[in-house]
Amino acid sequence: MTPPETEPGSPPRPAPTPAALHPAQAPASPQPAASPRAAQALASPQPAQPPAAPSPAHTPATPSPAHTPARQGLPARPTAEAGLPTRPAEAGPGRLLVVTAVEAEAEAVRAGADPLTVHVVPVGVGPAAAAAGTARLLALAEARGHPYRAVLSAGIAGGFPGRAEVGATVLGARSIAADLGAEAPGGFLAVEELGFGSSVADADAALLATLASALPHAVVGDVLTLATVTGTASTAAALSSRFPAAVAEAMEGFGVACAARDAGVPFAELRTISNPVGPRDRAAWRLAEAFSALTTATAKACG
Ligand SMILES: O=C(O)c1cccc(C(=O)CC[C@H]2O[C@@H](n3cnc4c(=O)[nH]cnc43)[C@H](O)[C@@H]2O)c1
Repeated sequence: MTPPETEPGSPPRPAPTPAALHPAQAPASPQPAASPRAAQALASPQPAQPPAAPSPAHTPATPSPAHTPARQGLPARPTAEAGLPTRPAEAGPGRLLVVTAVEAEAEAVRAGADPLTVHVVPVGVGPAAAAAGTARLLALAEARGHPYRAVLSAGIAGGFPGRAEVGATVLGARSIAADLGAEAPGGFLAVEELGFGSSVADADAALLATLASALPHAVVGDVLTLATVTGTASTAAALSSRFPAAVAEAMEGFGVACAARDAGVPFAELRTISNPVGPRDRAAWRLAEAFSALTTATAKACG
């Protein structure tokens, strides 16, 4: 992740074409967002290695912090521990980590992904759960000597009508914390305007290029991260106006990106559209269609 080249609401950059994005045709000088690990991010991993000595998280007799009284009253940690390597085939170095919010999304990704090269873990809904869960997984993998080669925030999302329709696949050029800032009488002030850092996480350029090449029909644009699902026409219109390059909104991407940035791991976001961004109509969400598209997209990108 790099500092934003443009303001959060800047107009769309031209969508990269698959040919322009193919790694073999990438410019000799990578964009700043590209990292050394990115070129191999979706390539075949190195041979699997035996797992390191079991950690407390693997040893029921030694409770992990997740089981201490401090967590009483909190929801159960989704499956972060279940996501740790437990057998040699799962312990190979350099796998791709795919982080979802809920198990249903993880199942859809697993149905299309190669389990030897891709590790799929649901870490909870919202940017805080996403950041905490991803940071923990990345740190544990690095401590065991098997860091992930890249991390992908994946799942379903709301699509901005006219930009990404229900059933579409979306790749995030940037993941933007759209509600990180302050309300003011004159409108929303992003953290950039408050002098508190950045609300924008660029996708790793090489990783995005590889994904776009594998998914030529995907819509490439900004994906907003919000702690609250948009549920009125007025909020949808305000977001659409503030973020003309936004194609979708979800709840985790920016959190996953922050964890990836701190770990020095390439990041990207992949979403399939289950519903339009607009007045709340939960019954109209096309979950089956979005999960099916998620399986198809993962199979093409990392199957
Ligand atoms: O029914 C609800 O209002 C609701 C509230 C929070 C989460 C959900 C989920 O189904 C969790 C899955 C996941 O879906 C993403 N998502 C899907 N559509 C949208 C949207 O229009 N705006 C924001 N996020 C969306 C999000 O990443 C959730 O974690 C349901």
